[in-house]
Amino acid sequence: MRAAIHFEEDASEPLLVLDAISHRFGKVLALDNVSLKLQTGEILCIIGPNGSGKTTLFNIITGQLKPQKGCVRFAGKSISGLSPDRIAHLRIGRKFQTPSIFKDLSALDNLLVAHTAAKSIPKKDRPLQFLKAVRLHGMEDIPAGFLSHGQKQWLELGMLISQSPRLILLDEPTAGMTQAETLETVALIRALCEQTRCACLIVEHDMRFVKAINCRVLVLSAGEIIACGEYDDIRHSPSVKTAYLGTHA
Ligand SMILES: Nc1ncnc2c1ncn2[C@@H]1O[C@H](COP(=O)(O)OP(=O)(O)OP(=O)(O)O)[C@@H](O)[C@H]1O
Repeated sequence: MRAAIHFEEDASEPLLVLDAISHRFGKVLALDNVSLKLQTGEILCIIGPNGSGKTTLFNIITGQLKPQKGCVRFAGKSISGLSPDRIAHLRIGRKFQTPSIFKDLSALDNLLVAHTAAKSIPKKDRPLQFLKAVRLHGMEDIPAGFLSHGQKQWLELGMLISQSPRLILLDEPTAGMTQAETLETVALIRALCEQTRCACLIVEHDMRFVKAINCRVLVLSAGEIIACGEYDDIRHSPSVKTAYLGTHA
């Protein structure tokens, strides 16, 4: 992600608006008339069985795919069809499931690389503050390859957030983590979003995470939104149970 570019915005609109997005791969309708709104600082979890369209949705927001129908608006402007690079310039960041960090560089140098990529010169001690925020205080000199799996994920979160994003997309941020690390990740993401007012879309299969982060949850099935609401509401929804467990649920 690069430094922010000037972007006049319409403060009356939610930060992110997906308006009736549909996308097809041959015979497969990967997204079918999907609409959603996300406010500044809001966290939203997206869940759904395999093949339900979660990755396609992320790819459309970040410009890897151009929606065949519908429109994506960010801060009041259409971003449908912009290149991934231009969308990243608008301070939309993405973290994939496998951490992409530089294993031979120290944790601190990884953060400095993120700043360089964002063309921003960090203020003194700022990278150390980010390391502290992602639970890596005192580990600044450790080569990133020696960190635990959970710590690598946190380091990448720190690299992402240190670039001052307005929206981040996280793909299974707790995959492979212990329960303790998962719960710590919940606290960490909540704190980062509250402190920076960054909005966050999270694709996650781990229901312990989804329950603990306590945000709005959107459920996709076969490309359609079948439920959206609080965790307790969606977990009792008959259509959600059917989507996950089949018609005998
Ligand atoms: N490039 C592609 N070419 C053809 N079909 C695709 C392509 N990308 C996705 N699909 C199909 O679109 C549907 C949605 O896929 P998508 O990867 O978005 O689902 P997902 O919810 O992210 O799945 P998972 O949880 O397994 O990652 C699936 O049926 C998938 O096979």
